[in-house]
Amino acid sequence: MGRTSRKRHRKKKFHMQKLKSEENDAMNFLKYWLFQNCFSISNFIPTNFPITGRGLKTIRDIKEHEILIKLPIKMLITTFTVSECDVRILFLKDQSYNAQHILSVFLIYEEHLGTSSKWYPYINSLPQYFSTPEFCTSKEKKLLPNFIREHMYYVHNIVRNFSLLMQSLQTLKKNDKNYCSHCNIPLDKIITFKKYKWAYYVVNTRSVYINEREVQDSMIKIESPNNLALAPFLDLFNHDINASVSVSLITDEYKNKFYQITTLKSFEKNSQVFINYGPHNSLKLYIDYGFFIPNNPLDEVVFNIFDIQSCVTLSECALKFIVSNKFNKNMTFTRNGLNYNAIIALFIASTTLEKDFWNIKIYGTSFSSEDHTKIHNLAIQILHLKKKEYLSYLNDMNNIKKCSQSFLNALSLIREYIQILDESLKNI
Ligand SMILES: C[S@@+](CC[C@H](N)C(=O)[O-])C[C@H]1O[C@@H](n2cnc3c(N)ncnc32)[C@H](O)[C@@H]1O
Repeated sequence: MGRTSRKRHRKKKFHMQKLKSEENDAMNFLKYWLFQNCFSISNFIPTNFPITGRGLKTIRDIKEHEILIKLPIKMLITTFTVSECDVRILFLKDQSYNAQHILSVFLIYEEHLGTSSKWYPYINSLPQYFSTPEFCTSKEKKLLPNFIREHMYYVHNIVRNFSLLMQSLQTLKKNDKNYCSHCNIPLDKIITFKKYKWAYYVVNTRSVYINEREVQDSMIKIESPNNLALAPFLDLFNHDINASVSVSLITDEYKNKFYQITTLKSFEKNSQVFINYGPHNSLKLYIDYGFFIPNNPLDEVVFNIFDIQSCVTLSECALKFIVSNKFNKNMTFTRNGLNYNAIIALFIASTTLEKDFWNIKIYGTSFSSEDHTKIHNLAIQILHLKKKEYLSYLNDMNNIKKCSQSFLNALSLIREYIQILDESLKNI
């Protein structure tokens, strides 16, 4: 190993940090509890890594196609687990619920049981804070660009889900059944919006996909797909776009079932082991998991028909052609320039050719250098417009002095989009 490489190695090691003692105790307790339940983790040490935060370090080389983890299925928390607990009274018989909601309510209830909960070692190991946009302060949320806010409310309607829960509580109250059988505290004191938000994002950021067939029937009416499960310890793996894994449910010779993850890539001793949460772009990663990875090849800056119309007057015929052929759906700037829909829409928007020639140009002969120049010029105008828009988001957002980690991530995401626009400009 050369001097520079040794230095780099030392630096890397220096940045990797042991967990704080409280967190470490929680992890040891979790490992001990899993061991008692027939699951031993000997290869991994939960560690604080720079950038990714807590993750799993391997204490030995891992070869490609090796099994990373084989968790007994009885250790997964599914809707069936919930239906067997006291908390099932919170689900009304004539109402159906989604799996994420059911698991969230379960977590709140079990968390309030403290050490009396069978799942305490797991719940005690969970993070208390998430950096998804929902965890921005209300002042910060108002400054988030619309494309983040709309996406966030569209995908995660936690206010609606929480109101369902309040309906159940009202019904229980009417029947004088709204007291916890464990501590006699009214359930509406235990289940607050703050707790619900925490539990919802535990499920959102940590649950694994499980085939619906594997979840046994329960007394609760559950909306399909019922395919979420919480997986203690296994949920400590962080995501990397270059990681590649295969997931399977296997049965051993004694008919015990396991949730197994196999890595298709190798890992060096003492490095962080990653899995892959799926082909997600940065916006999805930020909204669902509260982080993103720079230089994600799946990232693009979207523009719409109004952006085109801000730069050029579209004839009614051109507008109709673009919209009816759905070229306006998903027009983007990528790091390499324009995507296919964008090229076609900008061709239609900028050409002086008669309509009869459009299809021949698009599907037949290639564009002439004059066509390219027109597409290019219009693209640059739209790109500058988008850059101005993103810079103005940054400008407004920079007014917040002391901000949450979640808001800081939103700021970095916008900077990332500006970088994509700059790279795109070089390649259009
Ligand atoms: C399934 S958990 C992984 C374990 C988690 N880091 C912990 O401390 O418990 C998913 C969460 O880990 C974090 N995470 C995962 N991969 C990451 C990455 N590559 N960079 C930054 N944070 C990451 C995000 O907060 C995400 O919501």
